[in-house]
Amino acid sequence: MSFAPVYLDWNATTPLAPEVRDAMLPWLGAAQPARFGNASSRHEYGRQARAAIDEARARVAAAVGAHATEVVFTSGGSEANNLFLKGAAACLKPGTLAISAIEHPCVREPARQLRRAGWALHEIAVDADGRIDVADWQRVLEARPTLVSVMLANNETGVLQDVATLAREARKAGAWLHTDAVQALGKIEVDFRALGVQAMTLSAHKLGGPLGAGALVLDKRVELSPLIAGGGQERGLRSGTENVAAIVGFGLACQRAVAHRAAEASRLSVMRDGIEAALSALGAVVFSRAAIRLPNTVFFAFDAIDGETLVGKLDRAGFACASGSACSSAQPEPSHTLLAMGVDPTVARGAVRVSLGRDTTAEEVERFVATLSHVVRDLRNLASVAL
Ligand SMILES: Cc1ncc(COP(=O)(O)O)c(C=O)c1O
Repeated sequence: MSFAPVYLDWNATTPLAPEVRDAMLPWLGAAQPARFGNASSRHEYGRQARAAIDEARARVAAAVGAHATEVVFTSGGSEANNLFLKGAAACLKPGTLAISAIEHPCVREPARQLRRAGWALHEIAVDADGRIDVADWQRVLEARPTLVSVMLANNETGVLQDVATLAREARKAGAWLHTDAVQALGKIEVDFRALGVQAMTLSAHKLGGPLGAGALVLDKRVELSPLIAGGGQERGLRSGTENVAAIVGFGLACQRAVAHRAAEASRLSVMRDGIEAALSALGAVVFSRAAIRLPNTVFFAFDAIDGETLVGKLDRAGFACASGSACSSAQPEPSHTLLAMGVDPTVARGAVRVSLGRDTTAEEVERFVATLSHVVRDLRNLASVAL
């Protein structure tokens, strides 16, 4: 029998929830009655596909307190972020775009592309705990931005931003505010209306849904130019024959995640606090500890222990965690989120992220903490022998 490591990387992706998989199977032809159809076809097959998409759209909308007509299905969070930024910019004269300094690369990179196309780009500073810096935010508002994008929850630190206040102030200054809520949905309450944002990004695979499905929730007053033009699906904002199986899975995943959210949040935060207490006892620094954060995320570093090395050792000991480095280059770069928080690059190179989820048990967390203390002790011993 093969040995399955303990999965502690739920912010990277989540396993497909069994009910979600079951709902998708007929649309993959893998369960009876098998279903298929192009939702644009006018016959019964098409109508069934359309009805399945409509139901999923209503579920996604209900999960975030939006209207079904405000949900635009995409291939995931990256596409939704690109669609908002580039799509809105294409309908406006180049002006000022402000994004927080800790956004996911799928916000930062399109923002940089827009800068090359003539937009002024302001990266809003964060404080030492990873919260938007109030003074820099005021400076941004004075620069009269047209577009602002600030994530609701950070994927590395788990820090939550007060997006409702930012959206209100941005609106008064004449800007549209978009929020990337990919890491927030299913972990904290997410309400499109209460947040008062004009656009919000969601992704299915972070909440027990399939990879390759997501949505941009969009206020109808915001004009966007599509990234993909063609048959005019999704209100003309995202052409292409809909991926019915993935959309069905996404809809159900949203419904489930919201139904279990409150209970899961208290269960996970108890385990998270236990890990943090153990980390402190071992002398680790826990990033953003003073900020309001997601209940499932711990981001930490040990002095003089490289994050990649620690993650490698934990992997061999049967625990799957993430290092805080961007591995897109041969030489891993320290996390831009930590650097924006003013963390010393040598400390940032030690960063490791543990993120918990639906299947995480207290027993796994206990074993993790015990293994971590052994691994850290061994690495410290090795370092002292080398001196
Ligand atoms: C905050 C955040 N935004 C966007 C994305 C991208 O979503 P997707 O993987 O669906 O493209 C991720 C995924 O890592 C994320 O953590």
